[in-house]
Amino acid sequence: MATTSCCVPSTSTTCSSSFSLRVKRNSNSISFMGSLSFSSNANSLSAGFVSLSIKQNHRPRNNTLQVRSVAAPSEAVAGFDEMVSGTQRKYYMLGGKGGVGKTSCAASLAVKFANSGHPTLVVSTDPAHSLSDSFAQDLTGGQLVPVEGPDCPLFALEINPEKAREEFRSVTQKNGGTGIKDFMDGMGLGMLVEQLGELKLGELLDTPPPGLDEALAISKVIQFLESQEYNMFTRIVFDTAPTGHTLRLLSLPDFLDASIGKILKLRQKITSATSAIKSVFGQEETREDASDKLERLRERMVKVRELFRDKDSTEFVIVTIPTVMAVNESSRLSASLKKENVPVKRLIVNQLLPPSASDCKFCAMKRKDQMRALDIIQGDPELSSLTMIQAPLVDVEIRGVPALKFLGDIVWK
Ligand SMILES: Nc1ncnc2c1ncn2[C@@H]1O[C@H](COP(=O)(O)OP(=O)(O)OP(=O)(O)O)[C@@H](O)[C@H]1O
Repeated sequence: MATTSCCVPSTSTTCSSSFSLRVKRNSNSISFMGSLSFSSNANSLSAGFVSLSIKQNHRPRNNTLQVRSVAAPSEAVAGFDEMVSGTQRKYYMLGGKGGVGKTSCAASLAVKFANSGHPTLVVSTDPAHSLSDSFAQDLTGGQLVPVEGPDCPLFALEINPEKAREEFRSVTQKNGGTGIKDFMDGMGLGMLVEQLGELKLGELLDTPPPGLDEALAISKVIQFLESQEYNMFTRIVFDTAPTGHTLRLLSLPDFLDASIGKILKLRQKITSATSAIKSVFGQEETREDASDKLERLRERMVKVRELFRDKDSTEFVIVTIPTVMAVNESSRLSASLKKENVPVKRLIVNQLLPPSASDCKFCAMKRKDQMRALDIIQGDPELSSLTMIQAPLVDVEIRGVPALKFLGDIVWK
């Protein structure tokens, strides 16, 4: 291991090059894994990870070693050129374990897109929003708010889950909740009431499962995007809730679609059963309205489902940190996303300690742990095939557009 710089990475001091190397040997190969850093100052901070594997049984006859693979340093790996190219709309969903830096990475990507000429919308579907904190701007209120600073328009939206759930509650209750139950009881159509029980709507609304808020949030975004005035956005970045919510979110549109489908079928049955006396009910028009709303909600759920699986327009970026626990969770997330046919190509390993010449005991231990976690990623069948983007731990709090631009310029290359 060779190092020539200071211990603490800083945005204000200049650190020079360093290189650390670990050698691993097994029955037929020798692997060298190391971190490599070139410089760190206020304008540029770069850290890289190289891995080099030499297969013993692939040695050429003249006995010189053959280099099998050398990963490029992180400067080249994010593939931002591909992410930014084209003017057709693209969706990026950033997700992972709680606290790993999803919001910081999502917000920095949104700033980078906007500064690269894309009118961009960044949306938080995490019920515990932190976009406002990240941009250091009040983005609450459930409406699109312009973010000041970037070259091209950047808007942010924090979905208010309570409001979205309330809207959902009002349309479902008009169609499948107490309104219809009372109505059917009054009409002597009690046998249909049984079918309502199956929908478990009361349960769904009173104790919403993790993922419901997200599904409603995304459906809300789709509703926004359907309108003409939001046609301008060519990049949409989602800052999603922690892993568990995301996984349930994937199956939720199917569940909601089925539930709403049942409500609508039930509504049809009631309509035909009562056709003879339908005119008696003055509120017919209102129920028709609610039925339309419900049908639109259902259509949006179908779109949410399709959106998650559209390889041409959507990508789920997993964010993790170099700890065994976070890596294991990321591996499970990746497996679930792949199983659900959600496109995943990139993995951000955030908060990596940049190399230093004078590691204190704490930093040395931390570095060792991080190297072990990187090792696990390299050997993980779910994660090793993803493009790894390395993001260093920086010594400033990432808050506000300038800080997000700084992070974005390091991460998204
Ligand atoms: N590369 C980094 N260097 C230094 N600090 C970072 C880095 N990435 C994130 N942070 C800090 O870590 C904290 C958590 O980051 P962030 O809010 O982006 O995580 P999150 O995954 O969105 O969290 P949550 O799951 O709670 O929404 C913030 O204070 C952020 O500034």
